[in-house]
Amino acid sequence: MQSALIGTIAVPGDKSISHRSIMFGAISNGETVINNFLESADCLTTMNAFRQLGVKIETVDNQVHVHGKGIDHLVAPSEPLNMGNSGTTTRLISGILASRPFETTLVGDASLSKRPMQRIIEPLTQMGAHFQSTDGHLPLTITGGQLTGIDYHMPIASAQVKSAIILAALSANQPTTIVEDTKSRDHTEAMLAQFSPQSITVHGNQIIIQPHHPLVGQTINVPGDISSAAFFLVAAAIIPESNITITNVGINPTRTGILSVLKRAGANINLTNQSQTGELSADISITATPLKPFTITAAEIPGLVDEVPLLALLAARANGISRITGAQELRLKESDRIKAITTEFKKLGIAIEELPDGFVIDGREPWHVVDPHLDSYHDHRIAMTLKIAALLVKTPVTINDEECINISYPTFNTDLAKLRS
Ligand SMILES: O=C(O)C1=C[C@@H](OP(=O)(O)O)[C@@H](O)[C@H](O)C1
Ligand SMILES: C=C(OP(=O)(O)O)C(=O)O
Repeated sequence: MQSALIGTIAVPGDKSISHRSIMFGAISNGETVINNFLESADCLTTMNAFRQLGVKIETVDNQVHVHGKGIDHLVAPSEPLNMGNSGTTTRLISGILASRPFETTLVGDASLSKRPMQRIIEPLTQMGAHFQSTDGHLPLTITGGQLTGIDYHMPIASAQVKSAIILAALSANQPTTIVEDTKSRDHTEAMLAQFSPQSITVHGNQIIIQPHHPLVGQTINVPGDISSAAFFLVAAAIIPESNITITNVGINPTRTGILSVLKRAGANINLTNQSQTGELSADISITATPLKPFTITAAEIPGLVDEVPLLALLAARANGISRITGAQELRLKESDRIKAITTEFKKLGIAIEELPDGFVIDGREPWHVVDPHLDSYHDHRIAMTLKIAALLVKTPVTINDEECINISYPTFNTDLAKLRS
């Protein structure tokens, strides 16, 4: 059984903001300098794709320099662009390619090739782009065209779909309006407002994009990724006597659902040193306390979508029955995360019941290892959640393909080791 987690660490840069900083840099005029860029497999996929589209991008002294010449200077790639495992790269780059006067084919790994792309094909086709795909899946061939602005009511809460439309809308012949029922992460809107304030207005859940204003290169300071910090926040909440601080974590309000749930569960959390050198960030401290059960429903899911596996783990240590619903999008991520968590938690003897859109978990049941061979499903967030869960069992367990952690958090194991007393 793990002893308490103690100490202070910084987690690497935010994945969503790192992807977007390369993309905005690539379609702007002038140099964009990125501090604290996340060098994980997914963000390197974005960097390589824009190099293949003719953009000069170099890393000098830990800073990434993107030499943008404007969207019109992107060139047709000489071979298909490999999107690897990255849904964010695939969906956002499609928005940029939708207006380019050439053909591009996007390919990806086995997991990405199963993920739905119809959600971007549909609005981008409405705007005037042409797509060829097998049943809405990769490989996807995009032929860009002259785009028209649209009024789009988002049928699902998805920052990736919203961002694809925003990026396409910058090259349309008239303004585009997007309305969301539930607000998803708004890093694209924030970054566009920095690169080109005239291009965007936001009123609550309505976004209006005005096309053809210039985008000018910027300096981007990427805060630590709250979705990476979340692994240690939950670990410290559930491992008795833990007391940790994670510095410089991004606390954009569209991403902090995890903090609200931790507080509801009775965790002792404090935010200090708030700063805004880019997006809002803070140091987050947490100490272990007895935990109460909690409920999460659909409206809260977009603000914590990548943290749901971890919140299932939190529930498995809370003193009662917790319910998470409205999370059906999790079945469409790198793996079916609802099935993956249910199956693997049962191997640890956790009292978890699978729902079509979430779980019911009784944290009062003692855990007992039924099967020590855990499966990551090649999904980074499942692998890291299971690594944290494994800290709480005495029997040694194995997790297959732990290396998939490199997709979002290559230094996860060294950061965890720093907190182990
Ligand atoms: O826009 C983004 O950077 C992301 C949006 C979310 O996906 P959806 O847009 O599919 O909800 C999230 O799960 C993903 O990890 C990153
Ligand atoms: C879903 C995720 O990423 P993406 O959609 O970019 O593959 C994730 O990081 O959990």
